[in-house]
Amino acid sequence: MTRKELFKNTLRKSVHAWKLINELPLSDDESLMLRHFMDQPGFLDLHWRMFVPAIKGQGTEEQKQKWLPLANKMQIIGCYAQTELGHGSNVQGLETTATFDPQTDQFILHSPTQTSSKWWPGGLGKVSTHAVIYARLITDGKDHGVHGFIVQLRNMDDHSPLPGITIGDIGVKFGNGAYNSMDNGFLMFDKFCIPRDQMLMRLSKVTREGKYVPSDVPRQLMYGTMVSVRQTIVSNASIAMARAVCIATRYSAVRRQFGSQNGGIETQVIDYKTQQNRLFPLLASAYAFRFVGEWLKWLYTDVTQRLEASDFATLPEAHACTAGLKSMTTSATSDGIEECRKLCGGHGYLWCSGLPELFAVYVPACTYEGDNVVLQLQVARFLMKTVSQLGSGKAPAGTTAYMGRAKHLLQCRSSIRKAEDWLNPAMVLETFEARALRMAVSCANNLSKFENQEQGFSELLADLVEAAIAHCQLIVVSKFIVKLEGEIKGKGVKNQLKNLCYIYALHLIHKHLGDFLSTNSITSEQASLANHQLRSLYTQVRPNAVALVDAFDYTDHYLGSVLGRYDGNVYPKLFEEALKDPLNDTVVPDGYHEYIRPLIKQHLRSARL
Ligand SMILES: CCCCC/C=C\C/C=C\C/C=C\CCC(=O)SCCNC(=O)CCNC(=O)[C@H](O)C(C)(C)COP(=O)(O)OP(=O)(O)OC[C@H]1O[C@@H](n2cnc3c(N)ncnc32)[C@H](O)[C@@H]1OP(=O)(O)O
Ligand SMILES: Cc1cc2nc3c(=O)[nH]c(=O)nc-3n(C[C@H](O)[C@H](O)[C@H](O)COP(=O)(O)OP(=O)(O)OC[C@H]3O[C@@H](n4cnc5c(N)ncnc54)[C@H](O)[C@@H]3O)c2cc1C
Repeated sequence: MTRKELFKNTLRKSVHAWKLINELPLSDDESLMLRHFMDQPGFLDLHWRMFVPAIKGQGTEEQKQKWLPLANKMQIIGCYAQTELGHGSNVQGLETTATFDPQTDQFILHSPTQTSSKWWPGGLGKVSTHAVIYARLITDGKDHGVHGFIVQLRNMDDHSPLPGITIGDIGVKFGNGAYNSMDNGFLMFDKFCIPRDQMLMRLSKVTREGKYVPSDVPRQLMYGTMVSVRQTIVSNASIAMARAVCIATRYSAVRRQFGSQNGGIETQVIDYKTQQNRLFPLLASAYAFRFVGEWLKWLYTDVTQRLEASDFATLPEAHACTAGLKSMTTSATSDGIEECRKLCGGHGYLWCSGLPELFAVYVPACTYEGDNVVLQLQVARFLMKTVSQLGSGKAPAGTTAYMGRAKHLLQCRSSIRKAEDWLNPAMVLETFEARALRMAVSCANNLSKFENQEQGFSELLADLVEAAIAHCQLIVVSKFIVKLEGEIKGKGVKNQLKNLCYIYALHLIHKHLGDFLSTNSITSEQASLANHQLRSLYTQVRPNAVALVDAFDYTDHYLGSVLGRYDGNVYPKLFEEALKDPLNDTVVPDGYHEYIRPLIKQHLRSARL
């Protein structure tokens, strides 16, 4: 499809989905499933996942009563317009202004520079009638920092932009279809006025007289919508990883290369240990991210309930966990999808393998909702704070509780003696805890050598990110282990999940061996025992690998991959797909008479001479 066709088709699908949600009707969970199967980014994502939650989280009761019924019936369509051309990560650096005019009781929204143009918001370019706009609040000449405002953008009769608003789509993005179904947009305000009551005023207010009244709740609650979306992105990482792994696993069982004895059949590529060493850790990651996603959902629900009761104690941890796990799982999934493409050899590069499109549509997850490095630095700040409070009498809680055992973890030596010891959950956990703590403490020690903490922090950024990743990997491993300790339905399933859990953990040790050795969390002998155990786990997973991806229950239609077909009938279908290509509509291609013929005829003439 052309961009225009793709966009229009996505509108058609979105509106049909909305019709089904209402007619059937579907529950909230079922509606999310419908989005999952629609399988295309579109304006509904931003409306439901960001616009509505931003009003719910930052609006007063009156504002919610006014705007939510309209949004819930989709009588208005909204988006989340925070990022600008000049600033995305640095939210405090946004330039759009919202200046209160006491004369008219209005805010005047203005884009003072080119870099202050809103740039990127999904659904903004062509669809949204409204947006939650983030702008610097100015009253009486004083800048109070960034706040949220509900702003109507387009005329409700003919969809034209309101006077004072310049709006459009930012252009084609990475990939062929992929994220191009979405109208990511730009927006400029030219002294555009909105009534005072359209500032989202749950967190702070501006009175009729123009007085700014901050509330006593943390200003970070303004970032709550991002926390909520980051949490869902972790579960989505599992879905995308599982999809790529399903394709690569099924195809690896179909594909044969080398190893034929006496004219017999060749070896299935899935039987090569190199293939297993690349594929099975990704299979394990798909399960691991699913379980940590379930846990994160619980954590998010818990913190939301606490916030409602004005208990803000767990907010920093919820922020660190959502930011860190969003970052870690999306980076691993993007890399994993690309690895799955390579695992499928040349055919993985064909569009009909389903992998190029999956990669193109998935990879912006490393950037949206917070650049992955920027987010790990938030985790690092949280860790440094926690380390600095060790010994103060305040026991670390939640995911940093292990730091409370700092004395032991800083000096303990791993008691792994034989390969099977690597199947002991306590030993594995302690190894990850020791590595994470030692890396965090080492960063804290290095930081303390700087007179200026901020300067030290910027000097040590790379180490800090690695310490943050180590902490996040510990969380994923520990939540997988907790899952195994709980009730798991299905005969034999627990053993399979155990294998995957240890593959996940031991492969991380292998991949980050430098961390584990340099922190003395394990010795090189213990590392080679881990590798030995890993190979044995691969052998155990091998007979069940296809069943473990079939368990994701993806239909062929959803997978959209000739290589990942359930029936394994790959080769005839590759031909079928190739013959569908418009280039094969004619035997002699368009352009032959224009370019090829004159070229070769000229060559023949000169050859005769
Ligand atoms: C199958 C279906 C698939 C569907 C897809 C699923 C979902 C997708 C749906 C929608 C997504 C699509 C598009 C994405 C939309 C977007 O991208 S919206 C824009 C997102 N933008 C960002 O994420 C920007 C990233 N930047 C930030 O978050 C912050 O600016 C920052 C980097 C965190 C820094 O903020 P700043 O105010 O400067 O904070 P500072 O570093 O000074 O910290 C102050 C304290 O505040 C704490 N903190 C920061 N953020 C939060 C938070 N979110 N919650 C709680 N607390 C927070 C921070 O830790 C500091 O605490 P101290 O105790 O003072 O240290
Ligand atoms: C597909 C897509 C959809 C989007 N949808 C929306 C939307 O609906 N609404 C919305 O408001 N926004 C949206 N965005 C914008 C998105 O949230 C931002 O692009 C994102 O937060 C990253 O910000 P940035 O572009 O400013 O990156 P930058 O911050 O400019 O990053 C550039 C580089 O600088 C590095 N960097 C930046 N700061 C630091 C630092 N402090 N320390 C070390 N390194 C640093 C980063 O790691 C990165 O490598 C979307 C983006 C994409 C790609």
